[in-house]
Amino acid sequence: MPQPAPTSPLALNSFDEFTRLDEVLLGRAEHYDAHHTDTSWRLFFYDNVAPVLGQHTSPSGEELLPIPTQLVDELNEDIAGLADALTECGVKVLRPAAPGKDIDIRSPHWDARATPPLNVRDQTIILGNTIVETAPHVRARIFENDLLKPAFYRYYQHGANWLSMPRPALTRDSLDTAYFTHQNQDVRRATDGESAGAIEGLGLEMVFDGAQCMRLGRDVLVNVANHNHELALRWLRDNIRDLRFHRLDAMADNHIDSVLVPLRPGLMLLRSPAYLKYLPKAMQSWDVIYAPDTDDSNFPDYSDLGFVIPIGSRYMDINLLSIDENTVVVNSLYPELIEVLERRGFTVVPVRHRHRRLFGGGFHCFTLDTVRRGGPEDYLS
Ligand SMILES: N[C@@H](Cc1ccc(O)cc1)C(=O)O
Repeated sequence: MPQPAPTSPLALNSFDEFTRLDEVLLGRAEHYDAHHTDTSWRLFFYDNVAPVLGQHTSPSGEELLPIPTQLVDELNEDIAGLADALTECGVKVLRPAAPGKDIDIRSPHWDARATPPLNVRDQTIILGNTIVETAPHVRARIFENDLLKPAFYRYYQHGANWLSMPRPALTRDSLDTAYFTHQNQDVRRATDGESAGAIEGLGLEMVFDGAQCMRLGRDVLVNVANHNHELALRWLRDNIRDLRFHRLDAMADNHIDSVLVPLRPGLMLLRSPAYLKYLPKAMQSWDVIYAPDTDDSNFPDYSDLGFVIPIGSRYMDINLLSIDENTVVVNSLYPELIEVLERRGFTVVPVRHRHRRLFGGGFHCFTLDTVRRGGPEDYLS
């Protein structure tokens, strides 16, 4: 039964990816003018950046890889377009506080250039009326959620619960490379040159990103690709007792929202049939829209700008954002997907997003849906 539109101010309520969206946090990217390519960054993005590591970053791995200003400006233009489109759809858009320029941070064990709060999906999961801050993989992201605190306090004052996974120290021995070594990949290009300190007796830590989860009412799918993630799944089960967490066994190295997006009960968007086997049995009989092939001409040509590292894959645009079960916001530069969705009866809101492979996020990554109308429904039986 559709529920009536809630009145303002809205209470945190978000159990799924597709019921009517009323309020959303949208990331921002001012001053995103470098990637700090330390070992935690190299390992996190390894699947995408391995082929070019060493060639374009120093052996110490501590280099600031500059991003041309034109690209940052164009990214911000595209995000402004997304904000407008969401507002036109009747969604209230909240933003993080503004990031500063060239913010260098340090812990007792390492230092890093802070990443702006662009992919706000990554460091938080909203589970019903609970904010769960997760445990960052990348050192440069450890304080990113500080800029979301004004919004989180607003929800807290309106009754939300607020939890945080233990903050990882991210020392030299904290991160598990098992996902890559199981595939016989040599990760030395990521880990060579590590300069972070160690803590005696501390081994692998709980390290996990919100974007490793997909929410389906009372069920949550959780991608677990190594021991860091396994510790986080246990934490989720111990601390959120009224939801069911389903382990997806190494469906990807970390995030799963450019692999799988549930569109409505019984229908999902999936990168390819090869991913079906990772899903819970009940989902394997859902109707599936497979990501259509896309053309290289839909991606910008960066050859005139010199070298820029693509940290995201060609599948980034699977990463759409649902306004409701019939309306989706999709990158206008993926016309093949728009066509398939329209044929299936969706209303598509096209929004241009050019540099998705450089900043590693699509519309699902850039947003954190804080108020949707659905509840803890059972969509899996
Ligand atoms: N291999 C991961 C790495 C990644 C994660 C987050 C990003 O924003 C970008 C890339 C992915 O492709 O999902």
